[in-house]
Amino acid sequence: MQRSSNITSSTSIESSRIAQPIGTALDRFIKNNQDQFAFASGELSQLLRDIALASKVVNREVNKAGLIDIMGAMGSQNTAGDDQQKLDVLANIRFTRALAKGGEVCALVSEEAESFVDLNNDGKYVIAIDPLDGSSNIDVNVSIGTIFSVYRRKSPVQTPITEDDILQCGSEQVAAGYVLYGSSTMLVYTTGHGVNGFTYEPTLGEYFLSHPHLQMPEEGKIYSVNEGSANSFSASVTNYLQHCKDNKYTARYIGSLVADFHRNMLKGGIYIYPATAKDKNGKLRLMYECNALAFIAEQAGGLATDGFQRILDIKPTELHQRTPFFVGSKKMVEKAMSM
Ligand SMILES: O=P(O)(O)OC[C@H]1O[C@](O)(COP(=O)(O)O)[C@@H](O)[C@@H]1O
Ligand SMILES: [Mg+2]
Ligand SMILES: [Mg+2]
Repeated sequence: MQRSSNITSSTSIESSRIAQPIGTALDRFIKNNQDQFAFASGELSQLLRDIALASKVVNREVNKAGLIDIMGAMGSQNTAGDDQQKLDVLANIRFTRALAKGGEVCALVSEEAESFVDLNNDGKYVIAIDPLDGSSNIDVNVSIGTIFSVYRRKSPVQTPITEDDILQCGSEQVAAGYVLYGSSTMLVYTTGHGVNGFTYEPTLGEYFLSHPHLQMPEEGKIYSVNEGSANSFSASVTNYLQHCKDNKYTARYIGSLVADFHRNMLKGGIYIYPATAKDKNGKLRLMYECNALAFIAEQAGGLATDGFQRILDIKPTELHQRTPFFVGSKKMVEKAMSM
């Protein structure tokens, strides 16, 4: 990585116009901040509510995964060649159904579907989603998640979906977020006006504001990388990891991208999934894993690159394309870039 770290986050962070007290219900928060949406006609608000609703159903399944027959593999593979877990498929059905019923989404790009799915022809939004992130951790009761990106369609409603509607740069996201099914369940999202986190209260069946205006510490001491493939890391990634060890940073790797990202956002840290001999472009998918987390990272004061350029500037050419991913605290990503 010869290029110096001249990557900056170009978004001016304008936090939610109306400061909302901790404990504000998600519905009220969305309503009170609706005017910050570019097209404040309630559709994006409804879409966010539809995602929240589907996540509550998935959360219920996740919480009792050991008791009901949703553990284990489905016996099928997704486009990436990964063995689909039953919960991957179930989560995909739940989100697809909720977004189809909601009526706001015209097309859905999902990790679990080879091509995009047409939903509502008069929908104005396109969604890219990783319905269940961290599949290898489902059966071992470790935190898993859901990741989503929201784009505005380019073609007029009631006309066929075009490639331009689907293959949009991450910088064109109008909203992005993730759900973390962990010791508690959280929904974290941005609409370009800062990042807010909501914790799910299962007895009331509602999300409440628990982490307003999330800011990622500029510097941290945690690095997250699967060193199992370290033999095929580039010299610069290897040098950066040595820098982390020389400085006695803490290695933390859950193996669920959402969970590793969330921890690093709260505590300060860097997550790296570089190119390896096995995965020349890394493992993670640009459209439904990296773009959403890159938007959130930048909105929280962090950075996200592929080692050379800002993730949000990458123009996708394929639905399931992969990219190396360096995301986290600003100074740590800059350091990794400068190696
Ligand atoms: O096992 P590896 O190679 O470290 O990969 C772990 C990474 O793969 C993922 O599980 C990929 O996501 P999916 O589970 O949605 O396919 C990430 O959550 C995680 O960070
Ligand atoms: Mg994933
Ligand atoms: Mg997944």
